[in-house]
This record gives sequence, C-alpha cells and structure tokens, in this order.
Amino acid sequence: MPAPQQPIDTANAIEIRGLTKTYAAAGAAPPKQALKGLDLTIPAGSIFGLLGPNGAGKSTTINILAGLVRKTAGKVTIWGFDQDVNPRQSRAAIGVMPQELNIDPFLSPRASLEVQAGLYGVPKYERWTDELLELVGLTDQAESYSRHLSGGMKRRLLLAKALVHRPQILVLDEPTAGVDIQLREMLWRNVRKLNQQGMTIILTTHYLEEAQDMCDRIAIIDRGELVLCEDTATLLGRADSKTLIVQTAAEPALPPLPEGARAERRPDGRLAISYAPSRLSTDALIAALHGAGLPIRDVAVETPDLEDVFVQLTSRP
Ligand SMILES: Nc1ncnc2c1ncn2[C@@H]1O[C@H](COP(=O)(O)OP(=O)(O)OP(=O)(O)O)[C@@H](O)[C@H]1O
Repeated sequence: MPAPQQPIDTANAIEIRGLTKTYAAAGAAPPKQALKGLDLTIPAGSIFGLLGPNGAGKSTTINILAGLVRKTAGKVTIWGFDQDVNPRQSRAAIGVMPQELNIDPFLSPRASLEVQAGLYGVPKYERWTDELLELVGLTDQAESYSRHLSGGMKRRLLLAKALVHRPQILVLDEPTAGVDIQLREMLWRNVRKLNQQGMTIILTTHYLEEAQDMCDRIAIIDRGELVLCEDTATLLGRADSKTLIVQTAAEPALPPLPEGARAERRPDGRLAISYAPSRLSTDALIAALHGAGLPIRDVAVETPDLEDVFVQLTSRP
C-alpha cells in the first residue's frame, strides 16, 4: 500500500472530480447511473448545502464520501487525502450523521460513544465522551439503554457519534427531517458553534429555508449532474424577479403598468406587482405608479427565496 501522505491542499475540505456511480442491476431493475461525472469543490470552513430533488444523487455522494458506497469512477479527495490512496486518513477527516437511526439498542449513549471512539482508534486520553454528551444534551440519559431514548434523543446521539474522532468535516444527511423545533434549534446552535471552531459542515436538506439560513455556499445537483455551485447570496440573486407590495389609501382600479410588470390584488387588499429587476428598476416602477395617480400609502419589496430559485433551476420539462 502506498505510504500515507500529508494533506496537500486543505483550502478545500473536499474535492470531487468526475465522480460516477452506477448501481448494478438487481432482479428486474436495470443498472442505474446515479452520478454522471460529478465535479464538486467544498471550501474548508464553509457550511455547504448539497441540494437537489429526490433521486438527484445526494445520498449516493454522501455515502461515497463516508466510505459506505464504492464509486464506479472518479477521484475523491478529503482534507487533502485521496480516498483511494489514503483511505484511513480520508475517513478520519470526516464524520457523518446519517439519516437512519442506526443505534445499538442495548448500549447506553455513553457506551455507544466509547465503542465508536474505539472503532476510530481514538485513545482513551483523547476521548471527549462527557463533553459530547453535554453538547447534545444527553448527560442525564448517558447510562440509559438507547432503546429507551426518544427519536429526537437518538438523533442527538447520532450527532455525538459523528463527532467522537473530532473530524475536520461534519456531514449531516437530512438532519432535521421530522424533528421537533427544540431539536432543530439545538442542532443548528451546535452546527454554528462547531463551524465557528473551524469545522467544515456539509448539509443535505429538503427544507430550503434552512439551507438559505445556514449555508454560505450551495450546490444543486439533479439527475446525477451538477446544476450549479455558488455562494448563497449569488444564487439568490439569480432569480430575476421581485414583487412590489403596495398598500393604497383606497382600492382604486389597477393602474396602467410599465411593460413587463404584472399586478394582482391580494386578499388583504394590497397590490402585488411582479417585475424583472434586470429590465425595470424598483424606482422606475414606483415613479410610474405615482405618475398614474395611484394613492400609495406604503410599499415593500419581496425578494425571491431559495425555493423560487431551486424550482426555476430544477423544474423538469
Ligand atoms: N442501492 C441502490 N441500488 C440501485 N439504485 C439506487 C440505489 N441507491 C440509490 N439508487 C438510485 O440512484 C439514484 C440517486 O439516489 P440517491 O439516493 O443518491 O438520491 P438523493 O438525491 O439522495 O434522493 P432523496 O432526496 O430522495 O434521498 C436514484 O434514482 C435511486 O433510485
């Protein structure tokens, strides 16, 4: 086996080049190409969102990173270590909180964490079991059977398990699917804290609002291919649409509008005028409304959110 190497370039936590995965045919099902030459770069220190519609290939990508699924072709570099050349080092750099609640029901949270630390070869003096239990709020349940934990507590334990070997990169696969608000807040508080301490976070979620709030960079994949990878702010700027909400003193007839603007009256009586900011500025629109004699009492501008952009980019013909 080649000698382990030192990380070469840790400006990027992860580099994926030409990643391909074809699942073998099973029974009547034909082979399935889940990833078709994916290229992805995840900067160190970021909170990175990996988004895509169902079946896009997110879990396949994450499972390849975690070493749970074998890629068909391509190159994966984790914290500077080529997965094929230095599998141990690349695995040590990453911790994964999976979707499934795969916890040994007969172990206590403390024992689960100790076993996990053993699997990663973390020496006893480097373990931080008590701190981890505290971090995820399981100190009081530390010695209970895991099978007695609630679903939310099991998820907390999964997060702690992902962290036992102090990875540089933490992957969260749909961490908030079906969890209550309290757990969600605990999770995001911890994620921000870990990120501030330098940990790179990779996140898949179906809650686009969460991705918009949490991630500083987002990749969208669809049908096994990269659609785009951008800073969240740039991505949000892509949807060339805004809505001017106008509250009028009375309820006059709809005024004539500049070309490209469309108005509708909302149930609360306000006018919602949508327009493309690349073709019509907000100032020009308001001036036109004034010019038409509209008795404006108040205005607000609604900007598109990630959901709008996502739908625009992944809607299928
Ligand atoms: N073990 C498998 N055997 C065969 N096909 C698979 C296997 N796992 C996934 N696939 C297929 O590969 C494609 C990508 O699946 P994947 O689970 O990676 O997508 P995803 O983006 O995570 O989707 P979701 O949001 O629904 O979890 C899908 O068409 C899926 O049916």
